[in-house]
Amino acid sequence: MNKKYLDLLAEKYDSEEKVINELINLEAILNLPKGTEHFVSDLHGEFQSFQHVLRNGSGRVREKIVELFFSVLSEEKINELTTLVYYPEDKLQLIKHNFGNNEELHDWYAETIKHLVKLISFASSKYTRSKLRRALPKQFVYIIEELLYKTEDELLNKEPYYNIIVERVISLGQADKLIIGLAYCMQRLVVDHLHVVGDIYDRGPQPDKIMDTLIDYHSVDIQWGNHDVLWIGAFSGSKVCLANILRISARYDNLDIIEDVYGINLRPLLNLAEKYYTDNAAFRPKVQTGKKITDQERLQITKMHQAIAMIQFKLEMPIIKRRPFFNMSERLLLENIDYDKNEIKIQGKTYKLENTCFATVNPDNPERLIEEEQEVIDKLLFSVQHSEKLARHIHFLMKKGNLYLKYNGNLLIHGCIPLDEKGNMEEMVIEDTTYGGRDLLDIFEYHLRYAFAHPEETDDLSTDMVWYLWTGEYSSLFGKRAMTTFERYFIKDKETHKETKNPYYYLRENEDICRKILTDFGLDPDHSHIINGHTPVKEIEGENPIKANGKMIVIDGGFSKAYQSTTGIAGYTLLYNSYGMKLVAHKHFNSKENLLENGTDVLSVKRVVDEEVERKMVRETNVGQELLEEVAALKSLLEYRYMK
Ligand SMILES: O=P(O)(O)OC[C@H]1O[C@](O)(COP(=O)(O)O)[C@@H](O)[C@@H]1O
Ligand SMILES: [Mn+2]
Repeated sequence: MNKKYLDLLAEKYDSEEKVINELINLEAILNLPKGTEHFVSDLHGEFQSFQHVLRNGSGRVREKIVELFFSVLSEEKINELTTLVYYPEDKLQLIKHNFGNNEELHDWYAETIKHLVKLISFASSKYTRSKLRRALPKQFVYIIEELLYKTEDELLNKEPYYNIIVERVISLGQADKLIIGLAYCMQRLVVDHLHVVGDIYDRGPQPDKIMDTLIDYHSVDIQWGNHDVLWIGAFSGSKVCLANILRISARYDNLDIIEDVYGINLRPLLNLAEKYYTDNAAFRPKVQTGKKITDQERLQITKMHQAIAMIQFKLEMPIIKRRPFFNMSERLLLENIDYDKNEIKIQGKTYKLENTCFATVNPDNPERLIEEEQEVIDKLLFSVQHSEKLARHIHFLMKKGNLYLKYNGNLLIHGCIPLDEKGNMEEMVIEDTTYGGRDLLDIFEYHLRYAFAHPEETDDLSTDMVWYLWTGEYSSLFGKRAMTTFERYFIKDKETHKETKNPYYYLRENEDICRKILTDFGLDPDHSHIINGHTPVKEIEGENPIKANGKMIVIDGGFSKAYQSTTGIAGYTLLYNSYGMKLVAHKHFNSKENLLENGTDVLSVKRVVDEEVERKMVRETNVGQELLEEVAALKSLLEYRYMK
């Protein structure tokens, strides 16, 4: 091993004793059961549902409570404890109202603290003490550790001592704080690591809150979805990506995310919209049920929606022309329009156009932005690139995100691996080099990172490639032949709205194909799975999220409210602990209020995806590999420095 490296290591481990202690510690960790991984995808701005899933650990919290207390606590008490762990602040408020006097409340506090400590002890049994310490509420670490670590003998001798600690906490008015801290600690203990398999942004109202939660989360990685990449693209200088995020925000009545949350001034866009557009049925926003919106607001959004959509359609054209290898010339739709007859020719067929809004289009040069449009998009880009909050969120996406991830033997990817009909890797030539499968994804990621690193470049290959990732035929995130946004606004015939999926989406039912993909990514096909998001699983129509004899798991059950009627459920999540994998189907996310009142959680149906024959240990995981490398280095250090 490199001497310089060992010298550096010796600075940290400057005595034989320290090296030996660390070696023992690492060896011990390697032999603990692997921590629980939690997979979610396609959150689409649905913060409320997302945070509920984090709070209940996809059912893990309740499972642990039931396991520990089923024979000693009533169902009612179990429900109370469960909701207390999910929403401690709110539940405490509700419970405290139920007591008539201080003694009753005091007893309840004492009993609840003991239950929670027991629960923490139970849920942390597979972690080291130092790991648990990091999860404990800082203010109470000492107290909780005193309560946690007691042997049978100590219990006999020290019972009064423990009781006194709890009594003091209560009489000093710290019980609420301690209970809240213990509840959050419990939430954290049931999940060791979170994977977000793409699509945090768009459609739903609070993607920013999801981002803030992820930034604070103890351990997370992200596999970018097509919608996330669109936001990264906008921040990195792609005007067409920017037009898209604004169009989608207008379409779902979410412009307040742009304006109020990210502080981007929409005034210039509104002025343009007021001048050139009027009401238009095809562009009225989809407003969430229960949300109030005035007629005037609706009209304003409808106008802005048209203004930004037209800017988007125009901006697509020069990119398609300067990048022939995108193979998108059929999307030069504004050139196929007969502006006098209001008709369009698509693949030899002529269609009538409805709800048109072409006031700014010059039929002789349809891709040309009028001056005001140019000014608007330039100002918007400036604003987006100078939003401090957006910068924080996009930097986090870049830091924790990748196009795909190999983790503990599984391949995590939002969309697909583009395949041809025979199941071969689809190939794409970029700058004279042919790429397919893993290589294609790697070059996509290279371009995305380059674009992000060069936000001042707006028309270069890398920035255009980010848009390709959103909408290109061989994009691993999109996975469809073409995006028919224009047709869905302006043509009635639904035939034209179809977006043909890449063969991957039917070939992935086939085990051999999945094995081939896993092998291409350097994974052992006997022991690995592909974990996918992106396409809502239509449980309602009997679609099975577990495909290819268990090799393929699709976890997009549709957190997105807008898609729940087509899926029939409210989302899938996946849990992978030392005993195997479980897919959880969430029937629906009860409102917090409902849950607090009635005390029961929404039933989560579980399916066992895979059961480990032997319990999986840290040694066999990604983290384990890193620890083994550390062990090797420390052993070398021991020989080199101390065993002479
Ligand atoms: O339902 P909407 O908002 O019109 O969006 C439809 C568009 O969204 C997409 O499905 C992409 O979004 P998803 O990644 O959520 O599937 C496009 O293929 C399609 O054109
Ligand atoms: Mn998607």
